[in-house]
Order: sequence, then structure tokens, then C-alpha cells
Amino acid sequence: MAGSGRLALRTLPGLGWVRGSGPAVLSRLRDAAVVRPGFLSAAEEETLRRELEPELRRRRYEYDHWDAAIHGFRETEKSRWSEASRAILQRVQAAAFGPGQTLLSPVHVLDLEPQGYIKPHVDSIKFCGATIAGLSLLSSSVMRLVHTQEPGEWLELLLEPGSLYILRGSARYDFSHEILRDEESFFGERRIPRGRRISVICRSLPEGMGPGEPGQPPAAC
Ligand SMILES: O=C(O)CCC(=O)C(=O)O
Ligand SMILES: [Fe+2]
Ligand SMILES: [Mn+2]
Repeated sequence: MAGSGRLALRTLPGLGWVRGSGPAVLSRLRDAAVVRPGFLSAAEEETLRRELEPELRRRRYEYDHWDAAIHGFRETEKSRWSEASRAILQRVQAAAFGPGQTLLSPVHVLDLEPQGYIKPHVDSIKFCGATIAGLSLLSSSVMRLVHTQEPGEWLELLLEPGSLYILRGSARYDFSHEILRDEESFFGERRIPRGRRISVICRSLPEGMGPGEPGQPPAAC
């Protein structure tokens, strides 16, 4: 699947590397699976990393259950941010979410060790709405999307440090997403070695579920 490498294209200057199983899926998900390389300046990346590091370091990496989606990770749900980080998160909100979308608060921070990876899954539709937006820090990785009904339909996103990815609509609901483990971490022919990766993930609330309304979701999806 991943090795068939038929298409690799950077759709427009400033847009990220996306590969797909064919031109139809690439064009259909053009606005639904988006990568913005260099979304963060080096200084912004450093701001986030320095703020997150002490909180993450207090936790242990989890390997746990055979059926868990994420392996070799530690995570936190963070609601208190420095002013500099809040400004970054506001840029994410403006870039990825519509004015009518309420964000799930707190923000999910995930730290994958170099051997850590995320198995294919679809985020819970009960607790998370139509849009997922993630910043990547430290290490590049490959995110693969596979159609849940048509496994021959897939897309791969190259997530470089400082990039922002956005999954919305069909890319979020009809495709699973995963982060490839180091041994499988290729973008076409190109080897993408996996180091430690930190992601900062913002999600919208399911439609009709405002903060403070009954049935408020748990912090994590
Ligand atoms: O690390 C990421 O960017 C994605 C994490 C993820 O898929 C999840 O927590 O559901
Ligand atoms: Fe997810
Ligand atoms: Mn999750």
C-alpha cells in the first residue's frame, strides 16, 4: 500500500507534501486533509517545547495494552498556557476552525518516544467534532489516512516539525489516521526517521455540544 508510491505532490507553494492512492482521493480531500509546513516559527516551536517539557517529564511513557491505539507515549490535557502559547493556539484556531465551531478544552498534548506509534483509529464521534488540528514538534513523521470502507483509498501526510495538519469532514470521519512506527516510516521512497515527537492537538466539540451543556465530553478523545 504505502510503497506503491504513484503520486507525490506538493499541491501549491506553501502547502505540504501529500501522497495518495490516486488523483481522485487527492482532489476529494484537498480541503479536508491539509498540511501547512512551517506554520510555527523556530521561536514559536521553542516556546511550546520549553513550556511542555517539564510537564511531560513528570510522566512515564506508557506501553500498556495490546489493543490500545497509541504505543510508547505520554500525554497531558493542558488548559493553562502562557500568553505566548495562547497566541499560537489562537493562530491554530483561526487557521483550522470555523467561527461556529467550539473547541474542546483543554488541549491534548501527546509525546511519542522514538519507538512510539499510533495505530489506525477514528477519533470518537461522540466526544470530538468535525475538525482535528495538530502541531508537530521535534521529529518528522508520516500520518497515513485509510478509508474505513475502501482500504485501497489512502493518503499520506508528511508532518515536519513546525507543521500544522488539519483533518476535517470526510478525512476525519471516513478515514482512519495513524502515525507510522520508525521501521515503516517512509514517505514514498523517502525514509523519514522517527525521533521523539510531541504533538499539540486541538479538536472541535461535536455539533450542538457547547461548553457547560449537559453531556460535556471528557478531556480526551
Ligand atoms: O499525534 C497526533 O498528531 C495525533 C494523535 C491522535 O490521533 C489522537 O490522539 O487521537
Ligand atoms: Fe486520533
Ligand atoms: Mn486520543
